[in-house]
Amino acid sequence: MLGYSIAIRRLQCLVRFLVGQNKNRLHSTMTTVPGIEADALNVLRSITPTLDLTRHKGQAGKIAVIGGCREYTGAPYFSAISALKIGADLSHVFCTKDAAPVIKSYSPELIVHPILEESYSVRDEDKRSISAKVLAEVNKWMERFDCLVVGPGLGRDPFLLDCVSDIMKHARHSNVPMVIDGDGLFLVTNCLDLVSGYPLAVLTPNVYEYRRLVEKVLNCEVDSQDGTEQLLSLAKRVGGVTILRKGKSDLISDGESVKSVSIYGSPRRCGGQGDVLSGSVAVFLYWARQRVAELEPRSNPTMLGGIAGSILVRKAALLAFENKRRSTLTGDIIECLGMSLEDICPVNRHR
Ligand SMILES: NC(=O)C1=CN([C@@H]2O[C@H](COP(=O)(O)OP(=O)(O)OC[C@H]3O[C@@H](n4cnc5c(N)ncnc54)[C@H](O)[C@@H]3O)[C@@H](O)[C@H]2O)[C@@H](O)CC1
Ligand SMILES: Nc1ncnc2c1ncn2[C@@H]1O[C@H](COP(=O)(O)OP(=O)(O)OP(=O)(O)O)[C@@H](O)[C@H]1O
Ligand SMILES: [Mg+2]
Repeated sequence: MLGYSIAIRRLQCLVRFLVGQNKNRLHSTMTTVPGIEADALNVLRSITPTLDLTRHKGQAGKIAVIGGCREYTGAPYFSAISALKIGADLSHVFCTKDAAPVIKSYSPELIVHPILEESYSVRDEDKRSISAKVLAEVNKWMERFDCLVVGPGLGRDPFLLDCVSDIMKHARHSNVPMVIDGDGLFLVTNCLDLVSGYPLAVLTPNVYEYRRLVEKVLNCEVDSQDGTEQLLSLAKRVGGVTILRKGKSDLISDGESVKSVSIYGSPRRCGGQGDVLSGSVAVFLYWARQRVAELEPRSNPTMLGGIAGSILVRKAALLAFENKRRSTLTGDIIECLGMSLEDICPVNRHR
């Protein structure tokens, strides 16, 4: 009886797998944007490092997420754990004191620094010294990081955002790449100088964040007809930062070119998927920077990182959806990151 039910379950799995394969094919042929569709699978393969026994801890990437406050503890966790699941060696989170024990309790894999402060816990006369202390704490680590992710679950407290502005200025001074998402985009939209002209910045706006950026920078409404031209102008106007506009197709531009990633994807729009993307882009951006000198033709590593992060998260979302359907949640997508990467780029067999 037991053997019979195991056989039935295996058969069901096989059928689901075959249907899934077929759907993957459908997704990859039906929805591509002609002309600007990125060769995303090959981009991902070309920048993903091989695994071998000569490498030591840290070489595959050290990522830091600046985010996590009283309201939001899920977002920084999703971003930081995604970086690890893709292949980074170390993932840090710099968050408020309230958020830290919660984030630590989700995972022992993350290194959590409870250093940020919100206005409610700081007296006016202490603000200057506390912000200097926050900056000093992050700076102790700054040189070690290969990429920062600024914004997942950061909140919008004015004192906290002032401290984060200082952190961003120092990251920029140290040439540390930054992926900016969520409340980080709220900060940057109100203070464009933080990223303007910094080629190592990647902004990852969703539909509302993109609208706010367009209104602020281009002083007009989002062009629903020719999205690519407008994205190109936006990235150019912000001084050549890379912008990954999330949507039915992801569009990525550094002001010089626009690429789209349309294949894969899932119809579930549960919260947190953008956080997964931010952690993923951070890792791929670092990997792209390491490989870029060997690649022909030479490409902008922030574009390559955006394209690779986009396709991987879309594939993981599709895989999770095939299994969980309407109940698909962000945690399910994170569980599919490793398998999706292995499907596209099997360990040590991709070059
Ligand atoms: N589990 C978690 O802790 C999560 C926290 N998140 C964090 O939550 C913070 C806020 O990000 P959100 O994306 O939720 O931002 P918002 O609070 O701006 O948007 C929340 C939702 O409100 C609606 N909305 C926003 N602007 C609108 C407009 N102009 N017109 C109509 N509807 C509008 C949209 O449905 C939007 O998805 C960020 O720090 C983000 O990282 C999210 O990443 C989701 C998951
Ligand atoms: N209509 C869509 N069809 C397919 N995939 C989509 C669609 N919209 C967004 N995505 C994908 O979902 C992921 C997250 O994008 P989304 O716009 O949901 O981010 P977000 O709103 O910032 O999420 P979060 O809840 O984490 O803040 C991206 O990888 C993007 O490619
Ligand atoms: Mg978001």
